Amino acid sequence: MTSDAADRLKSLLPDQAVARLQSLRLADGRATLVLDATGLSAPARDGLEASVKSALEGAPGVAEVRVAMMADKAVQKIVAVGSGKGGVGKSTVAANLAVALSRGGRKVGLVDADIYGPSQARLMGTEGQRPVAHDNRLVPVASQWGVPVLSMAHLSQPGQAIAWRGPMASGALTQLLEGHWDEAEILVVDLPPGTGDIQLTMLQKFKPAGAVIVSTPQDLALIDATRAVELFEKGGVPVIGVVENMAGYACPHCGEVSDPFGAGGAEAAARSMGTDFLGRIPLDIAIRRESDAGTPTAAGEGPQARAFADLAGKVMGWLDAH
Ligand SMILES: Nc1ncnc2c1ncn2[C@@H]1O[C@H](COP(=O)(O)OP(=O)(O)OP(=O)(O)O)[C@@H](O)[C@H]1O
Repeated sequence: MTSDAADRLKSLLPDQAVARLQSLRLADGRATLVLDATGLSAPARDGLEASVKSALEGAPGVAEVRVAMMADKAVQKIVAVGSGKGGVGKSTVAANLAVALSRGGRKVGLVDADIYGPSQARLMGTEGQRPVAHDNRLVPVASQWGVPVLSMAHLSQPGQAIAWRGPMASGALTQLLEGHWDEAEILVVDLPPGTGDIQLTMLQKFKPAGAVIVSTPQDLALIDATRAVELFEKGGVPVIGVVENMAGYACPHCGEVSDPFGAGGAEAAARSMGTDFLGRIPLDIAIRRESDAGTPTAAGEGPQARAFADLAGKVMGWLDAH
């Protein structure tokens, strides 16, 4: 196509289309336009397309008009899942949050940054699978639950202890986070417990959109959770809220939840820290059994799956608003 022909067609377009024009080709009577649709609602896109078609259809030399809208490239949001201390169920919550977000219609990836004690391969039922590298970047391992995952457990031999030193650990974290995650709108990152090197690398290098802090109801765990909240806030990462895990005991026979450690501690602690309370997940033997079997509770039905769905709903609401 001569530039004259292009200019002639361009001069027929409405201003709004010219402003968004990426390319315009005319070949064999077919005009093909690519437009940048960033920020447009679906009706606005339809309106733009219709205005381009009506402007060019019937123009000399044009038998057909094709309009392609460039998909908006969604900004990927990282949700870090942290805890002040180990063993509070942070990995369990991270896996189930990822699955519940995916059931909520989001494209989700899961990174196991707990490189000292990786457990996501087991939780997601992807043990024994090895990620391949493409262009020097790791390709996430697909799981049955619609959430691809990358964990150091996929790269090391089962049972092999990994004695990472600081810089190596940060390098490993970087490899996992710089995998092929282009498809994921939300990347859930399961951090190691506490406030060490990995957490700092995560804050400085990958800037999570927000953090979810997992705590058990006991006072000591809540004091540690307060430290985790402070770490994120000092690092400029907003805390989405606190999840209380192993909150009360769900009777395996009748499902009734009782509160051997009292109730409401985490909610009160979250309030005193000025953060939101995201809900309670009871101590339920089924959660433990399903986690060990690699079938996340959030992928099933029942009250605990609904508890994870509620958590995911709050996280989605927060992400959409921020
Ligand atoms: N709500 C729950 N009900 C029953 N068991 C649970 C619950 N949450 C976690 N668990 C179990 O508690 C154990 C510790 O959970 P998990 O590994 O998720 O904790 P963590 O905080 O990630 O620990 P770590 O510090 O080792 O990374 C696991 O055996 C898990 O199955």
